[in-house]
Amino acid sequence: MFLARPSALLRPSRPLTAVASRAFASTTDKTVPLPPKGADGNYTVTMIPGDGIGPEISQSVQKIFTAAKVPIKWESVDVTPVLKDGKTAIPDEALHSVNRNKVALKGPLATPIGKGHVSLNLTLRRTFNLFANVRPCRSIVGYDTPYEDVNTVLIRENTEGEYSGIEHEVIDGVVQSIKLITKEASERCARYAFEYARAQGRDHVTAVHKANIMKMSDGLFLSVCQDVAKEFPDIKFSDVLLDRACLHIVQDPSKYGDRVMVMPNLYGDILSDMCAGLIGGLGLTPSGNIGKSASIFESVHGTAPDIAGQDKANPTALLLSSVMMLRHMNLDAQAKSIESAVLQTIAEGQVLTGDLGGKSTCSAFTNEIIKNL
Ligand SMILES: NC(=O)C1=CN([C@@H]2O[C@H](COP(=O)(O)OP(=O)(O)OC[C@H]3O[C@@H](n4cnc5c(N)ncnc54)[C@H](O)[C@@H]3O)[C@@H](O)[C@H]2O)C=CC1
Ligand SMILES: O=C(O)CCC(=O)C(=O)O
Repeated sequence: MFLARPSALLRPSRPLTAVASRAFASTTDKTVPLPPKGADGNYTVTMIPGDGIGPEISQSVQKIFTAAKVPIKWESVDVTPVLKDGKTAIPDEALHSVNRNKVALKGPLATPIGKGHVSLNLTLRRTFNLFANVRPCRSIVGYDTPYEDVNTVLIRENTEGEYSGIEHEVIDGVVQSIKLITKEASERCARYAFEYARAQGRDHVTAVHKANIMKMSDGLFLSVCQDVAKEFPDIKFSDVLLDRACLHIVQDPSKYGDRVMVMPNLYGDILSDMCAGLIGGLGLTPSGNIGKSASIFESVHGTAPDIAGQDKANPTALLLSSVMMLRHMNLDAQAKSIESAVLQTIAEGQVLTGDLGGKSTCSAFTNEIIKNL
């Protein structure tokens, strides 16, 4: 974490409006399924509060949505794991809710490390075939880091790769984990990345891979990207090895400000945390899991067990995820209003959570955003 610098040095070097201009978009396709709209004009959207800090930051979003008069009625569902046919599963009520509403906002879900049940985060992504995970990351005015103009967009294949969960013990002391890459999943993710680039005015897509080592799996992902690139002659295409991409980004992230990066699952997970580190941490970065039948928006971060239940969490990442969700639902005016209020609050620097060098609670930060709406 970077130490906060004296406030005189924290002043924005760029006008706030430059930062708040559709920075946090997700959908390129306006035919995506939208939530049902009731006779009262409100859309019903699923809310999964999640574990750890999830309920605190979800409450912050709900409070701000009420204050901003967003026409959304939340259907809150629990995703505590249940046993179905001897396997850990997501409660049916939650699955039915996402199926019905087509759009959900989700807090983080805890996964035991090195043992225990499968990740329900991954189960949700696979169940609804949320094939592309969009992870934008932009420098936030008012929180100074050694990096100024970070503006990366990373699109992560979201259903397979190293996250396929196919693991077994071969013999005692030898285990095997299978990285599954298919042409079909790579192609839909690659196509989404090009469409996203075109829709967001980015003229370059870069595939990030390790096809020098994983010649078949990453090799297939890369060759599919190369093929899809031919359908988009207006967009430049390049590829880079993952290790080289990490080096480039920490040396000069602005080099990646004009483009969209697309990559297999695990690389996207790691690279997006690295990018979050460049702008001030995981409290700031949103994401959208996009599918053809449903989409689920969530922060990049996890349950933050070290600060859970203490009113210390920064709700910005989930709020910006909710901004992506509103744009996905074509509620652009509400998205802009909430995005501007969040960024304004951080830029003012008076009421900030601990991760941003402040002393305020999540509740106080939320109230300040409401004042700035
Ligand atoms: N999509 C999801 O639901 C994800 C779930 N997880 C799960 O979360 C659990 C905890 O994982 P960790 O590795 O500890 O990662 P984490 O992201 O929960 O926490 C890493 C560090 O970032 C800080 N942090 C995260 N979000 C913050 C916020 N909004 N405000 C202020 N500080 C924040 C935490 O306090 C901690 O110091 C694990 O069970 C993991 O599997 C992890 C990542 C994503
Ligand atoms: O499912 C988890 O617990 C972690 C998931 C994660 O880090 C991710 O893929 O975003």
